[in-house]
This record gives sequence, structure tokens and C-alpha cells, in this order.
Amino acid sequence: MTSTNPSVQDFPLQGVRVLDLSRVFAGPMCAMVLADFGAEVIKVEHPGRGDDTRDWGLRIGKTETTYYNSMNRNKRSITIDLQTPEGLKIIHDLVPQCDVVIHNFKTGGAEKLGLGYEQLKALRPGLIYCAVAGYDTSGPEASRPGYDLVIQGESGLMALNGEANTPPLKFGVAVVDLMTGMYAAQAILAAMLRRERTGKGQLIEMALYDCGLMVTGYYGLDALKLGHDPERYGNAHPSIVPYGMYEAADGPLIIAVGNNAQFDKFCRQVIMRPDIVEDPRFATNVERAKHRLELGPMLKELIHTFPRDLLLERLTAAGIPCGRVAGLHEALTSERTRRGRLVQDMPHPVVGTTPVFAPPYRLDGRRLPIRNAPPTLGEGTREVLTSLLAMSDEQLQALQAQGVLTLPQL
Ligand SMILES: CC(C)(COP(=O)(O)OP(=O)(O)OC[C@H]1O[C@@H](n2cnc3c(N)ncnc32)[C@H](O)[C@@H]1OP(=O)(O)O)[C@@H](O)C(=O)NCCC(=O)NCCSC(=O)C(=O)O
Repeated sequence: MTSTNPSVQDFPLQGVRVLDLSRVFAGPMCAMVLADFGAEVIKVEHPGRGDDTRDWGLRIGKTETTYYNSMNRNKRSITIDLQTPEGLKIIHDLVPQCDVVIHNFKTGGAEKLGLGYEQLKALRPGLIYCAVAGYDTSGPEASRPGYDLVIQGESGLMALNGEANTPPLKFGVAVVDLMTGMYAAQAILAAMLRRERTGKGQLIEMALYDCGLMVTGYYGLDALKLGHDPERYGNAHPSIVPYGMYEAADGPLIIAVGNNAQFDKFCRQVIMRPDIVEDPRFATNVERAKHRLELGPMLKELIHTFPRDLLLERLTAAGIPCGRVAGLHEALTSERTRRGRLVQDMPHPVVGTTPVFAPPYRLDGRRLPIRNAPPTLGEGTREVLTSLLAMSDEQLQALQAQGVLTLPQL
């Protein structure tokens, strides 16, 4: 496939074209991972309302929000009403020129529109087609809609989050969507490798619930071994002590002592209490975890007697992972973030410039550059449809008049 964007020569996914019919978070996240690696992602949005998240989060323009912008960098946006025959034809004409299609319609919704796997595979043999649903599409809950919060509740994730004796708590960000997007992107990359080998495309079905369950990780296996929920530890670790957030005399910090050698240094060089590591109850991590009710409060009290900077200095000198507890704004504007160029101001036609997260990958010593800020609604409709489908401006104007699409101002 030849990309219409000449600036992606060196990207790993240069020449891969993705048609992103998805909305909200998980699907767009998946497409953004591919876009970050240089795939040309054409995001299809409803001409009137756009992606639902153009209405979520803080508003920064007429159709721009912080929520939308966090999930859609490096893409183009075209507006097509998929429920019109003309809109459907446009998609059917685009599909043969695409390698990957992603969507998150409720199960059966894509087929109803004429965008099911079988329908599109017939147009583009070798197509990689990724459908994101709330629940397993082969099961009885296939048609249930799903949002992150519901899945966080149903998968047990909320049950493991928070302090002991407090109600279940959701994670701050929509972590199920995030992980579903990442898993989906990996499945697509694997399917692309397989297609190189076999020439065959693939149907990929992802469910939020399946991915949410995976996120429970070692807590999940603890629950199965115990036969009941493990205790909730809040900021502490279930099996490592000390490993958590502590209050120094003048503020909170994280201390993460992950092995016995680190604990030895922690006692001798940080809190200056060699007697603690010499006590057999605290000599190994297994023993420390067993005696956490004695050790925990004692360390808490001791740590509170030291100024935070002194602790951080000693911990750092001893090679023990540690850090401040920053505010979100503080972290995003910190020297570390600036040095890594992790947040960059990108030109934006509506607001002048807008901050965009940089992809976190560094390849051959180079951080993958951001190609473009998240698109305004339908900014690419004219350019994409004229370059890929050779549509004339008259045709586009006529379709706009019928409400099938919207064109950006010239
Ligand atoms: C996200 C949803 C809950 C949204 O629910 P709904 O709005 O009811 O979903 P649908 O996908 O069925 O879309 C509603 C209707 O819009 C129509 N539709 C959508 N796009 C278009 C365009 N471009 N043109 C015309 N019509 C359109 C679609 O055909 C449906 O028509 P009709 O059929 O005629 O009604 C669901 O899509 C879903 O469960 N998706 C799978 C899981 C998922 O991705 N969840 C969100 C993760 S993000 C998240 O949870 C979070 O951020 O938090």
C-alpha cells in the first residue's frame, strides 16, 4: 500500500492504511497505536455529532475536547453518514485500499450497516478486521453495550482497588478501554505478520470484559488460590514490605523496597536502624510480609520522623526506587516530562496550538515524532476522498448537500 502522507517514510508501519470506524476509547486507542507507528489512519465520524468524545471532557473548540484529543493524534478525520447508501458506497470503495478495518459497533451493528467482516472481506481479500465489543461476541451477552466503568465493576477490578474497608473503587482512567485498545493493536500487528507469511487476512474480536479480567493479573490469581478476594491494600503492596506511599515529616513519598539487599540498605543507610534487618522476623521479604502488621506501623512512624528530601537523597544513594508523589499538572509540566518531550504543542487550526502526548516509543534512539494534532471534525474529508477515490469537488458538494458528509472550509 502506498501512503498518501509522504512524511511517514521511516515509520515502522509506513504504507499501512487503516480505516477506523470506531468511537469513544478502546477502538480509537487501538487505531492511535497504529497511527503512532506511522500507519495512515482514516477515522470515520458521523457528519453531525462526530465521535461521542467530541462531547466529553473539557471543551477546547467547537468540536474539540481534551477527551477526544487524548485518543486521536496522528489520524485524519472524515465525516460519512454510514446509514445512507451513498455513505456506505464510499466506505465500500475505500475498503479495497485499506489493510485494516477497526470498529466498535454493538454486535450485529456493523452487519446491519453493510460493514460486517464477510461483507468487507469480499471487497478486500486479506483484510484484517478488528471488532471491539463489550462482551464475547459468541456468547449470550454479545449484544450488550459496554462501557469501561461497567466492566471495571463486573471484572473484579473495582473490588481490588482502594483501601481496605472502603467500597470498591474504579481506577482513575478508563484502564479497561486502554488495555483493550493495546491488546487489539497487538492482535492487529500479529495478524499483519501472519498475512505477510500466508497472504491471509483475519477476523479479530476483542471484548472489554475479556481484557478487563486480564488486568487483574496477580491479584486475580491470588483470589483463585485463596478461594476469596484478597485483602485490599490501597497504596501498599500485597506481598512486599515496605512498598507504598509513606508520609515523611513534610510530605508524601513512594518507597519501593523490592528485594532483601535493598531492605538491608534501607535499614542501614536510610533509616539508620540495622537492628531491624537483623531481626529474623524481618530478614526476608516472605517474613516481612508475614509480619507486616508489626513492621508496617513501625516503619510508618520512623519514616515520619525524617524530612522527605533527606529520605529521597539517602534512598537514591542506596539505589532504592523512590519518588515524590506529584500532582498531575505538576508531573505533566515537570522538568522530566519536558526533557523527554513527552508533551508537545502542535499546530491546530482552531485553537492555534494544542498540547499532544508524544508516543512513548524510542526507536533507534529517536522518539517517534508526532505527525499531526488530533483532527477537527471532517478536516480530511475532501483530501482523503479526492486523493483515494478521485471524487470531484462537485460530487463532494452534492453529497454534502444531501447530508452524507461535511467538507472543511476551503
Ligand atoms: C460504545 C457503545 C456503548 C455505544 O452505544 P451505542 O451508541 O448504542 O452504539 P452503536 O455502536 O450501536 O451506535 C449507535 C448508532 O449510531 C450509528 N452510527 C455510528 N456511527 C455512525 C455514522 N458515522 N453514521 C451513521 N450512523 C452511525 C450506529 O449505526 C447505530 O445505529 P442504530 O443501530 O440505528 O442505533 C457501544 O457501541 C458498544 O458497546 N461498543 C462496544 C464496546 C465499546 O467500544 N465500548 C466503549 C468503550 S469506551 C468507554 O467505555 C469509556 O471511554 O469509558
